[in-house]
Amino acid sequence: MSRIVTYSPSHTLVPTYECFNRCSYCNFRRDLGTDGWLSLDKAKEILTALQGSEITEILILSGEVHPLAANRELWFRHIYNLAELALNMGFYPHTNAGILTFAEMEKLKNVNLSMGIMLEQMTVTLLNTVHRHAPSKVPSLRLEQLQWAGELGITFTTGLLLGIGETECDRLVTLETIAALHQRWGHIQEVILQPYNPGKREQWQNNPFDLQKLPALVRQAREILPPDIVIQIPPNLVPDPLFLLDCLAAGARDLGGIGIIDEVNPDYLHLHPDKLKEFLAIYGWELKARLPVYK
Ligand SMILES: O=c1nc2n(C[C@H](O)[C@H](O)[C@H](O)CO)c3cc(O)ccc3cc-2c(=O)[nH]1
Ligand SMILES: C[C@H]1O[C@@H](n2cnc3c(N)ncnc32)[C@H](O)[C@@H]1O
Ligand code: MET
Ligand code: SF4
Repeated sequence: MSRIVTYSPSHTLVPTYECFNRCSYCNFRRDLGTDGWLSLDKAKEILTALQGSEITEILILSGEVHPLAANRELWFRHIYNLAELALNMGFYPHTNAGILTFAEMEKLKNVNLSMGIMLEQMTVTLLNTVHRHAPSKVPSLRLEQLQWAGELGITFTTGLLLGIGETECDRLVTLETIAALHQRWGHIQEVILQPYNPGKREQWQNNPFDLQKLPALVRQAREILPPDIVIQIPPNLVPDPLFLLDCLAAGARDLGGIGIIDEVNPDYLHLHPDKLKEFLAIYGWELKARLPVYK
């Protein structure tokens, strides 16, 4: 019998690429005032074209507006409206819009199946390097988001960004932090182990995370995280399929949202799920579609 690995057939809507943070590894962000917002009409057009396709999840992934900026409320309302539109058109929205207030999170919960934010890494040392100009990446703030999601009972995705200047020990601390949160609230459904990959637009232009290290990290994560948390690996960021197989052997069981374009890493294309399915089947893995919540 073959073992099962899942993915979510998804399409990403980007409310805005404009972001007040400047994470130096980011290929997604645009400067404030240079890009504008996705209109509801345009979103409706995109979603209409997706109706009847295999896509079930709409990932709403956004650049961020400063919490005290005059247009913060408009920005939030726009994200809410996009999620509500997707839901009303028969899709399952999953929003990751960075740091939200408790009240914003509580509202968004009504129009999302699940939500998420990457913890990235818990170490504060990154505030002097890649996160120097990214107030949203203060570890205690992100931790608080995960705590609020727990209090609100929101099914949640989080994860580690790997290879941004953290040590091996930092990675374990971040995993232990997630494990502790889940022990308290039981709301973390998946943890993404996301290898940093350089792209064309970013400032940083560093070396990619050493993929040789990924299977061992998956194994450590499997030991640290409670058994009901699924480990997710984005297959387009693991270009050598043999490493992907090693990650599955080490305990990863999900390949995340797969769509036409990975908005975060547009330079790294996804294989078509059918192709991925064929490849994995050769090695005894059955690739199965899932929804943004597993159950
Ligand atoms: O295609 C992507 N999906 C990303 N997803 C979506 C993920 O792959 C799954 O589709 C959802 O978590 C639903 O299970 C994220 C979700 C989060 O909550 C937080 C971060 C990410 C990051 C990515 C990403 O970089 N690319
Ligand atoms: C949405 C998530 O995408 C991740 N992210 C941002 N930039 C990159 C990159 N160059 N490579 C891989 N992941 C990245 C961060 O972890 C963010 O939280
Ligand atoms: N800005 C959000 C974050 O970093 C989500 C999109 S990142 C490309 O958490
Ligand atoms: S990673 Fe997210 S928070 Fe950082 S600059 Fe990019 S869009 Fe903004």
